[in-house]
Amino acid sequence: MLKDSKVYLAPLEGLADSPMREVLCAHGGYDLCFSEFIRITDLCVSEKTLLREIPEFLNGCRTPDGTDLRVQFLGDNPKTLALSAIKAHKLGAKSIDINFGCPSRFVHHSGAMLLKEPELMHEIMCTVREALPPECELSAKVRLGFADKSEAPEVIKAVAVDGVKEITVHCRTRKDLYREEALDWASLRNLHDLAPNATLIANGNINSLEDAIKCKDITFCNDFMCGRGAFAIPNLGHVIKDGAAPFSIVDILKTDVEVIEVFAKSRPTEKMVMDRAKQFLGYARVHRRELNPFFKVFCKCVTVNDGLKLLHDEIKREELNSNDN
Ligand SMILES: Cc1cc2nc3c(=O)[nH]c(=O)nc-3n(C[C@H](O)[C@H](O)[C@H](O)COP(=O)(O)O)c2cc1C
Repeated sequence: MLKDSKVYLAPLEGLADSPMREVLCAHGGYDLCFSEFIRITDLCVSEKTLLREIPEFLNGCRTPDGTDLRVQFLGDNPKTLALSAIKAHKLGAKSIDINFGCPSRFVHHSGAMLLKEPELMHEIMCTVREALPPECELSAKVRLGFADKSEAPEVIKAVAVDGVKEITVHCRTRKDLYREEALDWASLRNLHDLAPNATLIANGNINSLEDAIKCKDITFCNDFMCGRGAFAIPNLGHVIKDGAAPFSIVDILKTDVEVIEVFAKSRPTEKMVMDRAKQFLGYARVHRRELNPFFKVFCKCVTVNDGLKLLHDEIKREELNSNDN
C-alpha cells in the first residue's frame, strides 16, 4: 500500500457532478475531488452558476463526507478566468484548477486546444496566480502535448509559474484522446525538474494498487489522480493508500442503490435518476466484466422502484452465491 501518497478523484464532466461526488467520495477515501470543468467565456462566471454547479460551496467547499473540493475552470481569457477564480475563492474555494486537458470537439479555443499555445497557457496561469490571494492554491491539469509527447517539457514549463502548487499530467496527448495503447507514464518521469516548486500528479489508467505502485516506479510521482476506475472500485483511494480490498460486486451494487437514492433527491424525473444509475454501472462494468449480464437487464428498467428491486434481488443472489462458495 502507498500510505504516504495522495489520491485525487478526477474531474469528470457529465459523470462526477455533485450527487455523484457525494457517493464516490463517501467510499473513496480521496484526499481531494474536483468540480466538473466550468466554462469561462469573456464574462466572469456568475455566483448563480457557481452555486448551481458546486453546491459544496454551502458546505465549506467540501462534499457531505468532508472531502475537499477544488474548483476547475476552462477558458482562454486570462482576465475573466482570474475574476472567476476570485469569485470562487470568495465563495469558499480553497484551490482553483485550470483545465488544459479537455479534448472535446465542443471545446474550441480552450482545454487541450491550448496545449498548442504555451504562451497563452503561461499568461493564464500568471494572471490567475497574481489575482488570487496567496492562501488560495492554484493548479493545472495538462496532457503530455497536443500532437506529440515531445511537447511535454514546454507544456510543463508553461504552467509551472511561481506559486503554482500542483500540475496533474494525464499521460496522453490531445491527439491520443483516450486510446488505451497511447498511455505513456514514462514520459512524465523526466518532467519533475522543470517544475521544481510544484508537485506533479500522475493521471491515466490508475485503477488498482498494483497500477499505482507501477505508476510510481515509472513516473517518480508519489500522488495520483483516478477517474473512470473510481466507478469499478468505489473505494479506490482506500485500496491504494490503505491496502483495502477492492469493493466486491455486492458492494458495487449497493453503491448503485446509493446513486439512485442520492439522485432521487434532486432529479425531477425517474428517467434522469435511472440514467445515472445505469451510467454508474456502465463505467463499473468496464473493469468488472462480471457485471455485464446484470447490466443488460438493468438497462431495460425505467422506474426507480424497478431499478431498486432489480438491484436488491441481485445483491441477495450474489450474497447467497458467495455464502455457497
Ligand atoms: C467522461 C469524462 C469527462 C471528463 N471531464 C473532465 C473535466 O471536466 N476536466 C478535466 O480536467 N478532465 C476531464 N476528464 C479527464 C479525466 O479527468 C482524466 O484525466 C481521464 O479520464 C484519465 O484518467 P482515468 O484513466 O483515471 O480515467 C474527463 C474524462 C472523461 C472520460
